[in-house]
Amino acid sequence: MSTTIPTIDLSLPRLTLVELIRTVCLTHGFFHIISHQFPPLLKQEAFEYSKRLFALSAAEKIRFKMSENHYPGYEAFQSYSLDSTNTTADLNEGFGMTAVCYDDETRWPVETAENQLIGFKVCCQQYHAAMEELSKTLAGYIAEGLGLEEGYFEEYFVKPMTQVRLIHYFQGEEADIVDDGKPRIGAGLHSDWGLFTILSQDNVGGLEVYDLNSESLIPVHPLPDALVVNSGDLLARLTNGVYNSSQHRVLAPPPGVHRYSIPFFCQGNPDYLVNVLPLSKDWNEWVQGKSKCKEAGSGVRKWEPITVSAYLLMKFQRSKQGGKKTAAA
Ligand SMILES: O=C(O)CCC(=O)C(=O)O
Ligand SMILES: [Fe+2]
Repeated sequence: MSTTIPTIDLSLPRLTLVELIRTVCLTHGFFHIISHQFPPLLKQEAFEYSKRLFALSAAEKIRFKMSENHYPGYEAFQSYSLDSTNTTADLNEGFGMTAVCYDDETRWPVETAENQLIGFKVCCQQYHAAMEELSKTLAGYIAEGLGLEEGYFEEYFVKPMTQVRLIHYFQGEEADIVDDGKPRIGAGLHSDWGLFTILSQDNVGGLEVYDLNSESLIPVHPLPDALVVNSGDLLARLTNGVYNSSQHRVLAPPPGVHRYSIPFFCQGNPDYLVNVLPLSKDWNEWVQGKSKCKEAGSGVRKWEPITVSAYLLMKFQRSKQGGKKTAAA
């Protein structure tokens, strides 16, 4: 039984990588990647800006609060719960942005020497662009693992709706912390909506993923220089549920400790039709007996085709009904 997620070295031979990635997609779809192309200094810089951004006073942060649930903008502490069954809101605050929001002058913090945010927006834009490049590389491995051409997802990446979110987890003001013996939740149990997510996390820990083999939550221990990748709902839909859309959550750090993370959500072209892929006979044979999904190879369709934008809108509306207000997961 695995006690944590696998680490996949992207410098391994391509065929090995493709095989490793597709195998992990059948169980929980979570893996670390190392030897990736993402610049380490850019990651470090983004975390430094994120700390300075969240260190601003509440009154300053509210000035660039997101409007009408549209990124870019600040999402206040405890403004939603990713698990609609939770009675308390998630213990985090965030700042979200989409691939198309950099021309928008509003809802970005004013960058001054005093708040040490000069260069913040440029850093976010570079981070976003570098993640988008990496996500195309990963999509190529995933496509090949499905028996398709490396460039199969090219259309998905035309004007994609990718998102980056800076997140700051903490328990809140000391006076507000109640110890009822229950785990404090930084982000409630959920799956992400896109093809997959690429996450940078600091060294605090708290991320957990539901593993289908052991039927339990397993920790995603921080690994320096690694990025965490997890499969999302659209990948599950494209494979008729054979690839798992990972359920995961974040435990809040202990009182007085602060955790920072930066997920990149690989949400594609709004008009891209999400339908069961033309999967080869070889692939269908390969999954037989390996997948936990009863529809695997049976030809029984689990979901009707839907465009990326319609799917995201549906999830967003449902999440609002359930009390979850973010477009992120
Ligand atoms: O912060 C993390 O480690 C994960 C965040 C997450 O799952 C999300 O925002 O969808
Ligand atoms: Fe998530």
